[in-house]
Amino acid sequence: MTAPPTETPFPETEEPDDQRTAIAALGHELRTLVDATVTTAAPTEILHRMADEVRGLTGQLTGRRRRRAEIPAVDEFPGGVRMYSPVTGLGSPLAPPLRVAPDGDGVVGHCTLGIAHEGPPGYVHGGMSAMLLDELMGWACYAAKSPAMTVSLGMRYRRPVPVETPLRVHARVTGTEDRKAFVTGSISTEETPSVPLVTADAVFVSPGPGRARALFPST
Ligand SMILES: CCCCCCCC(=O)SCCNC(=O)CCNC(=O)[C@H](O)C(C)(C)COP(=O)(O)OP(=O)(O)OC[C@H]1O[C@@H](n2cnc3c(N)ncnc32)[C@H](O)[C@@H]1OP(=O)(O)O
Repeated sequence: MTAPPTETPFPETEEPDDQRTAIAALGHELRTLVDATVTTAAPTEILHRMADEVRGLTGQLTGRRRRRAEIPAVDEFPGGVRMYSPVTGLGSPLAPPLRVAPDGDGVVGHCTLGIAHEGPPGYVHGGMSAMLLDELMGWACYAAKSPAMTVSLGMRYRRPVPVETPLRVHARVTGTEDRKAFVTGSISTEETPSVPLVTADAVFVSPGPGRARALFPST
């Protein structure tokens, strides 16, 4: 008989830092697997065998967070580590992951996108660029002490963003008005940071206390 799934992914006795290290190691291997999957020229027989083996591995990941909007024990929300963020999360197979740091009056992010994030051949999908900028503009709001959510995001795609090329993403808050923050952002290559390939303008709104409690009951 199969044992019932455990309710939490990690026993509570495990140290968060040890959990984060393990989560990041698995995330790294999964990202490598995703990259190999979308670039492979392996024969169908190997692909079928891999699908069986991956199904077996997935079955070992028992347990599931209990409810929607539950914040994982390894995370610090708001404004801290998000292990499974699709943009910055070291544990996410979807994340580049973007590494974020303060930069003058804003924030800077560094990452390299792979073939899994391709739109036009050789170039990044426009939705990925929007996701990088949206996330980093959120970090800029947090850094400016106005944690907030995107209510509008305008993108301008000036030049295609190359895949497999180190990128630099920048964002900063340009102004605030009550609960609103006005934010700009850009993506360039690390090699030519002065040439923006994509720029964005966004409005972020900080939810009022009642709305915040309703949206994020775990905080
Ligand atoms: C640290 C890393 C974080 C990464 C986060 C990445 C960013 C994200 O992806 S966030 C996810 C995407 N965004 C969302 O899901 C937000 C959905 N929107 C909402 O839930 C709500 O609009 C919410 C909670 C933000 C604000 O609701 P609420 O508190 O009721 O505010 P509300 O009264 O409607 O609006 C406040 C002000 O903003 C203004 N506003 C609302 N929408 C817009 C808009 N699209 N453009 C301009 N202004 C707007 C309103 O006019 C109002 O202004 P004023 O007070 O002058 O009339």
